[in-house]
Amino acid sequence: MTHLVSPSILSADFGNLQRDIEMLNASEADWIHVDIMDGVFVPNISFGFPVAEVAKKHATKPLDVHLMIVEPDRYIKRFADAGAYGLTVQLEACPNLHRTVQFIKEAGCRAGVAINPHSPVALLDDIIADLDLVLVMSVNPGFGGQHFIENTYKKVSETRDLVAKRNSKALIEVDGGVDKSNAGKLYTAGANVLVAGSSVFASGNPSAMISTLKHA
Ligand SMILES: O=C(CO)[C@H](O)[C@H](O)COP(=O)(O)O
Repeated sequence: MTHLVSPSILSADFGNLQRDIEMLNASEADWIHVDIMDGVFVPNISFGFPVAEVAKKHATKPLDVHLMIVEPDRYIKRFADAGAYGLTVQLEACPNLHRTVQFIKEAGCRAGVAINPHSPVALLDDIIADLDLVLVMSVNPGFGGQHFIENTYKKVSETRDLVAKRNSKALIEVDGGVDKSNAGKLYTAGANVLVAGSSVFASGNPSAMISTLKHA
């Protein structure tokens, strides 16, 4: 089973973003997670095209870009041009999700769909075969440093079952409050990719924490 770690630069030091990205380049991180928040879909604003472009300039790892925004179709091409490897949209923000997923693929990116803590996994039934990634949110999106929601384990194993049932190739990613206390259990439940911000950047030794999460 693939175990990937995608550290979230939401918790990086923006006075030293290049240094933090170079640390991630040298670490066992597989991807670099970039959170885009619009202040409408979520009650916070973060990053934009310039930050994605700076991240791309310095990163040697693929950029795993999560769009917590309304009307993502309007910006898919620009984030693809800014260097996104994967683009993940929120199911709750996409009334025409199938079309949005096709737009992401046409833009040359891997297509992901995120579901909020209240959204049932069953809503992915008719789209999961088209996806490269499902992101199970383990906090309500909008902020780093929140507490992990325990119901996530059940949702991850339901997603694993749905992936198998629909013969999907989608990876299962978890984001929010991920740390060394829940990483192993998440992998056991079926997660392949862990996103972690606070637990990595506040650990005192981010590189070692990335290894701990990867081998949990
Ligand atoms: O963006 C988030 C929520 O919207 C995430 O929680 C963030 O990517 C990771 O932060 P942390 O590990 O501190 O929960």
